Amino acid sequence: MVFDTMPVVPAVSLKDFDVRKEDITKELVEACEYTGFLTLVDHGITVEEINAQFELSKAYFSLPHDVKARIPHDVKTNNGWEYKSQLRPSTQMVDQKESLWLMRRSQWPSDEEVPGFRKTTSNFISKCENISDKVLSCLSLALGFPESYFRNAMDVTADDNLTQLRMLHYMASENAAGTWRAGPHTDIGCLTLLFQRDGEDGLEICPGRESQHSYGIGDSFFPLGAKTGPIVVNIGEMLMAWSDDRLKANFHRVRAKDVGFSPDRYSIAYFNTGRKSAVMQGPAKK
Ligand SMILES: O=C(O)CCC(=O)C(=O)O
Ligand SMILES: [Fe+2]
Repeated sequence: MVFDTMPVVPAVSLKDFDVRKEDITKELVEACEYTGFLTLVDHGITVEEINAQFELSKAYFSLPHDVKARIPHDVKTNNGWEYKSQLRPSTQMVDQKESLWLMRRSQWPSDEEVPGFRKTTSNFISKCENISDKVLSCLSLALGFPESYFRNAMDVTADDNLTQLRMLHYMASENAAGTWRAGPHTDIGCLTLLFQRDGEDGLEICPGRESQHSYGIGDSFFPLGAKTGPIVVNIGEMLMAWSDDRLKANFHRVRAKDVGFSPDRYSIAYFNTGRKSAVMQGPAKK
């Protein structure tokens, strides 16, 4: 299925999860197979909590560069702060953004730098872990695995867990033609939960199963408007492999306006990547 017009990106409610799990599973799998993107609502993180997390992100990115550079991006662990440095194979250019990658055990901004950052963000991450666990337990069942199949592979307490939270800031721009806030890419981990804010558009998605041309070039991308509250979910390459390609990792990108002013955009992505030592093998045992 290739889409000529923007398909409906399903909104899946996690309300009454325990009693509605079967129905939720069906909705999740259909969305992951068909459009490759969905949003989650009634997921348990309130708009106030999301706004509070964005305020901390904004406070962090507002710090002087030399303070942010106290946690430099480390190419080995992929943690830390980077500024306009992510080179995209798809565009051969660096993304017009700055971001902070965090892991439970990585270096964090101190309370002197951003009061309350670690406590609130750790709590936010725990909530993301919980949501991700729910979604993955549904996808496990749908793939014919035991419900807890991914749980050990995703164990957030394990030393080799690579899961990260990434805070992103795309700087305001004027007439940005020829540049990319984030060039087209798929995510490499298992499951991505993305938070956006009202009025800070720019995300474009390439839905469908046959959208797997090189970097999505020639495929149709559609804007997915930013909204505070719903979580945008997409499948990463690892889970695509793990599901024998049944769950689809799709391209997406972030753009500013070619002509005219684009305001700052802040987004927060939780990348459930799981453990380095996990063996990925799909139900077909390929
Ligand atoms: O900022 C966004 O909306 C997208 C970020 C993203 O796709 C990524 O970091 O992988
Ligand atoms: Fe992404």
